[in-house]
Amino acid sequence: MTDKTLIVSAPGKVILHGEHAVVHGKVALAVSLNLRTYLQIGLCSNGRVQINLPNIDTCLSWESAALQFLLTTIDADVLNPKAASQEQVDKLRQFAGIPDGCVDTRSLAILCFLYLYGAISASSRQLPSMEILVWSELPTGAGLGSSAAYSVCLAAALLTANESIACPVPEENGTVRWAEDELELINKWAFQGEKLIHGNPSGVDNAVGTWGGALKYHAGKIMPLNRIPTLRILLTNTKVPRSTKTLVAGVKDKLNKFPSIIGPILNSIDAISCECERTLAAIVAGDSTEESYAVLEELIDINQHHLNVIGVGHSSLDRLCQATALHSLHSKLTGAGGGGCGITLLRPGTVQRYKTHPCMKGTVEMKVAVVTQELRVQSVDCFLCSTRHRILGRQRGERMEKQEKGG
Ligand SMILES: Nc1ncnc2c1ncn2[C@@H]1O[C@H](COP(=O)(O)OP(=O)(O)O)[C@@H](O)[C@H]1O
Ligand SMILES: C[C@@](O)(CCOP(=O)(O)O)CC(=O)O
Ligand SMILES: [Mg+2]
Repeated sequence: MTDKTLIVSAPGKVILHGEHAVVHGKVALAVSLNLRTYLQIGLCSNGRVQINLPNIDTCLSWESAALQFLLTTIDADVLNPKAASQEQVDKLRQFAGIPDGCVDTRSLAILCFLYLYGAISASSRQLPSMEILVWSELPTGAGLGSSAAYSVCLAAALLTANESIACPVPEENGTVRWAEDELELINKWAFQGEKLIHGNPSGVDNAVGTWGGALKYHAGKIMPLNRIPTLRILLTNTKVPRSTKTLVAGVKDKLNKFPSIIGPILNSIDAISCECERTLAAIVAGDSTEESYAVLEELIDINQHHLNVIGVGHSSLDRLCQATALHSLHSKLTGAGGGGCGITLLRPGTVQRYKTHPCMKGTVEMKVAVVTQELRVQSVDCFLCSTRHRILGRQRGERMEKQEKGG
């Protein structure tokens, strides 16, 4: 891509069920969001490498010569992505001046970039001079997969820059997408990036970031979810900061400490994901929608309790659950928890359902408006999403995409 500027983008995600359990080999169901991360990459000839990350107030620039150590430190094969070894991470940390155990936003973003840049360049034994700009519509560290969207964009841009993946197929709407085997390579490198940010990711987030749409993820297997109705979801960002890496490590510690107590809870979360998948398919098949929605709501409640038990709840999320329960709405955390975002399922509009709430009689929209207003008093952000129009991918614009500019 000499003399060209390339813009790539990848979507965030919402996990319906299975967060944390998926790290331990259980099933998760996830859908892509129409909030995206964008990356612009330009190759240059000034002998420098610059990365500008305005969302996290970070802009760093190095002489390419100063980065030569990457080629001696990382001997990766671009077609066979592998994880950074502890020794490599230590060298990257030392170079970037990141103390051991530091999991702040900038440190993780820079480690991820340095490893992907070094590893993807290692096969060609050349460190290209480039300027990278990454910006995102996703809140950082809020459970919507911003780390995966960042890793997917970096992997796609760096692989394209060193011509490890070929020119993608143009589509009618002006965007272009990579071939399936190239998406697989992007996904594998993005997974290595996620490892640096999450420590021990399941791979579900980078899979959604790469392919978009709704999917079932189980032990590394990615299965598209075709039988899923249009779900309306209220997304609430509690704005309480947290780190996925710390929360994932906390669950692992609990599981190691109490295997016979935490293990069955993870099995139960697995069963919830499977039951949810069956119920979604029943709604698509037109089977007793009212009953099916009642099942979906109960599954949300049970899972939220489980997530509290495994230690990833937060009082801000409890407040969300309580505030929405007052209106017979059901909420759970999404993503790593500990703050971040929660989801509230909204039933399709039926006036009948609100007869039990005299003050709430009326349309769903009224009820949602009231709930949203009440939640906003708690200084949270609320967004209305739908699995067809705003979460679900499979529309071309929702998938990992690329636009070439210039030359
Ligand atoms: N736009 C961005 N610019 C730079 N780094 C980002 C960006 N988005 C995400 N990241 C990286 O991802 C990390 C957040 O990941 P994580 O804790 O997994 O939360 P989530 O994936 O839920 O947003 C940040 O600390 C940062 O290192
Ligand atoms: C907790 C987990 O299941 C999801 C984390 O998502 P997020 O980083 O909070 O968006 C971890 C993982 O699957 O890698
Ligand atoms: Mg993440």
